[in-house]
Amino acid sequence: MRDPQIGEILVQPDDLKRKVRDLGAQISVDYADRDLLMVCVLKGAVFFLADLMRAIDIPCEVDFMAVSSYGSATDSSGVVRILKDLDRPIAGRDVLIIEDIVDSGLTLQYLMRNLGAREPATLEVCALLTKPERRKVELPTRYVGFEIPDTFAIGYGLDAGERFRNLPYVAALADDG
Ligand SMILES: O=P(O)(O)OC[C@H]1O[C@H](OP(=O)(O)OP(=O)(O)O)[C@H](O)[C@@H]1O
Ligand code: HPA
Ligand SMILES: [Mg+2]
Repeated sequence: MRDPQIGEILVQPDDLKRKVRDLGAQISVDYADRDLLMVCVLKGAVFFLADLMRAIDIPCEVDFMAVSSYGSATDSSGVVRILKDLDRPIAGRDVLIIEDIVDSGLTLQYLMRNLGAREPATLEVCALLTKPERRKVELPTRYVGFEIPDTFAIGYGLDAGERFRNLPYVAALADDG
């Protein structure tokens, strides 16, 4: 039986696969002859990154950064903390931030400022999901997979209290609202 906390499915596995393939193809064209470094924002974006990287057919590297603003809550605390920084400098590199979701935009705002100060050659964002109705700050997001409604989402990396990251689809958290 399906966990009662798993609500309506928002994005099916086949649609995730198709979108990841298309994004990978587009990034491969846009970053041909560049120095692509993907910065994956732990933990949620790991699942998206792992699939996306395998859909990219140009040389690329990855580094990881862990930030947290949600903890076990379903509302952003508004205070973003670095839990793990990048291993290597990014000056002069073509940095693409990989996010699972842009919700309030506060995490991304912090990352753009923090990474921008390290003088990369370019700094862009690829987010699988966006929740425009909840946005507190607007940020340029070059690649976006899907718009989802104003509901707390779980699955394909997204957690509620660290659970549900392993779902192969994106769903609404049933108890929300
Ligand atoms: O646009 P915002 O309102 O800032 O929300 C988006 C951020 O929140 C989530 O991370 P979280 O802090 O839950 O960490 P996690 O990826 O480890 O779950 C998500 O993965 C994004 O990084
Ligand atoms: O809808 C969401 N689900 C899981 N994590 C999140 N972090 C920001 N928004 C969300
Ligand atoms: Mg989370």
